[in-house]
Amino acid sequence: MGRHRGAEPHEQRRNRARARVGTGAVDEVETADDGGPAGAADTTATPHPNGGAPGAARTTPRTGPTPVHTPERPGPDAIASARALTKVYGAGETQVRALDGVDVDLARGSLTAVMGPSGSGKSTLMHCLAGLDSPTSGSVIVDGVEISRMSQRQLTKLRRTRIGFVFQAYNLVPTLTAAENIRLPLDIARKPVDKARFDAVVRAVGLEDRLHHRPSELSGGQQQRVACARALVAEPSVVFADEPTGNLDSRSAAEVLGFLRRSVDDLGHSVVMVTHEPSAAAYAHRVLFLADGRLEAELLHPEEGDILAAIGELSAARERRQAAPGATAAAGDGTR
Ligand SMILES: Nc1ncnc2c1ncn2[C@@H]1O[C@H](COP(=O)(O)OP(=O)(O)OP(=O)(O)O)[C@@H](O)[C@H]1O
Repeated sequence: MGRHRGAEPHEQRRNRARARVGTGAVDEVETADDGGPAGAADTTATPHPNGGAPGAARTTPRTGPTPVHTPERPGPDAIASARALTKVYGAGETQVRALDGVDVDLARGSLTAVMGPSGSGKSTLMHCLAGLDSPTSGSVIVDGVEISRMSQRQLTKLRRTRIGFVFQAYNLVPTLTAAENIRLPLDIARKPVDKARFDAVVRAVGLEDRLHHRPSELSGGQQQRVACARALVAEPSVVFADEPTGNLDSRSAAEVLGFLRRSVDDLGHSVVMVTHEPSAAAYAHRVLFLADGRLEAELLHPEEGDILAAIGELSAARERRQAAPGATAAAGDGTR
């Protein structure tokens, strides 16, 4: 069990949390330490929904990476879209073109994974799509609303009301219980808690018997499931998850990824996840590959083996391009 925290009144704890959260973006919440586990993991690991269990024979032909074709205008099925999205950091010799004209539609009701070498622009893309960073040029549309020219105040409201976040560091408020952490975005937005909705999300993440525990009394996987429930309880238009399993062991990672996939398949959510792990990306309906700030290719419903093969193929093609006469230096460092 975790540390005893004394008898601080609930309202006082919650008010302190509100003060820390400030603008309401969940990423601004104080980070909890990853305390000791409180009992064994309590949900069953979900196998990769796209198939491909280790050692199992393949039942479908292997699919290779294909170019991404994006229509000129986003259609009604897109929950988030970018057109000619460009983000340049710095100036002069130190200038970095983190995104270099990205055109993409992310489908509503779908789990999309974004992969690519280190420095390829994954986090920048996610931050621009989520209204956490503003593009240098180009447009971003979230759930039908153009956000790229919004003021900071409008973006804060958008993040509070329409977007859910899950980060590698669980970012739970250590003084609040799991239930209080899950309700926090609603409390901050002064929205009532829909009990049926709250119960459904808690059931889906398998945290019914952990609701009164504080983060230090939960395992890393349980803490991340609290973070997932917190991201989903307010029914956001879209959830952005940045390396959500980066701190987790493989079993806890499978639980969190299984939940994210079920939140799409069973609860109808839209999730965009940045990951380095082919095993994590294999939970997605679609995997996008970025390189040097550009969208390189995609895979639909891939197994882990398809993703590994695609990474190899894309990286070999990149090396050939870079070795070709007249090739220019890449924006990313390409170390992964
Ligand atoms: N605030 C910043 N100032 C200057 N350069 C930045 C900034 N943020 C990102 N970059 C640069 O932009 C490029 C893309 O970075 P980004 O973090 O989006 O890549 P990534 O694919 O998410 O990398 P990783 O997998 O290592 O997290 C990199 O070259 C990075 O150094």
